[in-house]
Amino acid sequence: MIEVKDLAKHYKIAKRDPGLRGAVKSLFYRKYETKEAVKGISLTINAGEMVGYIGANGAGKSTTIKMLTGILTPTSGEVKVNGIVPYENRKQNASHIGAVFGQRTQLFWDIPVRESYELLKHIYEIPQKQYEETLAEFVDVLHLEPLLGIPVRQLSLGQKMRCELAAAFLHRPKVVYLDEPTIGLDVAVKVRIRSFIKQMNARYGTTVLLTTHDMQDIEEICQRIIIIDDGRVIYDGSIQNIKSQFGDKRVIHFELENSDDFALPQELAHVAQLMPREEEELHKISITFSSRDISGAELISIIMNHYTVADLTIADPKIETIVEEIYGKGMKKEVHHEEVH
Ligand SMILES: Nc1ncnc2c1ncn2[C@@H]1O[C@H](COP(=O)(O)OP(=O)(O)OP(=O)(O)O)[C@@H](O)[C@H]1O
Repeated sequence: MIEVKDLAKHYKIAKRDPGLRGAVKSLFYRKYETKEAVKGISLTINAGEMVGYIGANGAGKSTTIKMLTGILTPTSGEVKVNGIVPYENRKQNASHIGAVFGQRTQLFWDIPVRESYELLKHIYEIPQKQYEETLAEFVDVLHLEPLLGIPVRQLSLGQKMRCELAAAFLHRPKVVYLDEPTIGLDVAVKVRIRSFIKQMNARYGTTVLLTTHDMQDIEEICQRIIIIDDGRVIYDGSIQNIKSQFGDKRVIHFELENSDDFALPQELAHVAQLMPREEEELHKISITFSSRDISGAELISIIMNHYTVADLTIADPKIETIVEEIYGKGMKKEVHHEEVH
């Protein structure tokens, strides 16, 4: 469905010397600098997959998505979406893709939402019956009824995003690109949006490429994630795999009885770390360790040999922690691939 090979995008940025002199100088001749935003990305996404495309700020996510949607022309490499080269056949490409770009709207600002949908119906030449059925379904799942008569500019962020999503899926596109669809929304709206996306995928087999900084979105929607860093793919595989590959960090929280002066026992000195404690709750301690170095059971037994433990909880590794670690660590130069098909 989506085939990308050695894709690169270099931006040419005009450079100017500082001050008035620089401004005047730049009128006569310009210096340019090249920013390599995407440095040779290859990936294949099959029909019906829901893939999380993640990376730190500035990693090159939006630039990739802009090339997939045909907004930007690559500097080099190949892109094919449903057999079409997006930037060469923008119109044809548009008929089978949908997109939501975080803060931007594709709805018409000053007219009621329902009329925006009517316009999209004409633009995409959606048959009347299909349009009515699809809209009725979306109104139901996304609770749009009270919003249909209101102009977009009067909607709250969450209301607007629900309307945006409906617009992106209205013509039953084969592929939908979602760039930060839940940014700034409250939990209830996030839940509704996630469930809508999953429903669309189950019902119409829509392929979804999702960019988000919200790892909960990823865990709930995607089976596969692609992590990019500095314009390159550094991981492509299942969430399960990343957890087992990198998620060996564990945390155990202990509540000690009558003990405010905890010190990490000697046996644990090289395999575990004590996390900073709250001044007023010194009896509550959290210890992090890697399951490669020591098992949770061993660690607990060592602590219990030295202290009286009133309570303990073992925390699961969170995908947030793992991904943060991957962004932050020197993993950047390594490529971790896993076969998922
Ligand atoms: N139009 C542009 N001209 C010049 N440089 C750009 C342009 N757009 C993006 N860049 C640069 O390219 C790099 C990648 O940007 P991009 O927007 O693709 O990142 P991103 O992964 O989507 O980040 P974020 O999570 O912040 O949205 C950044 O260093 C950015 O400053």
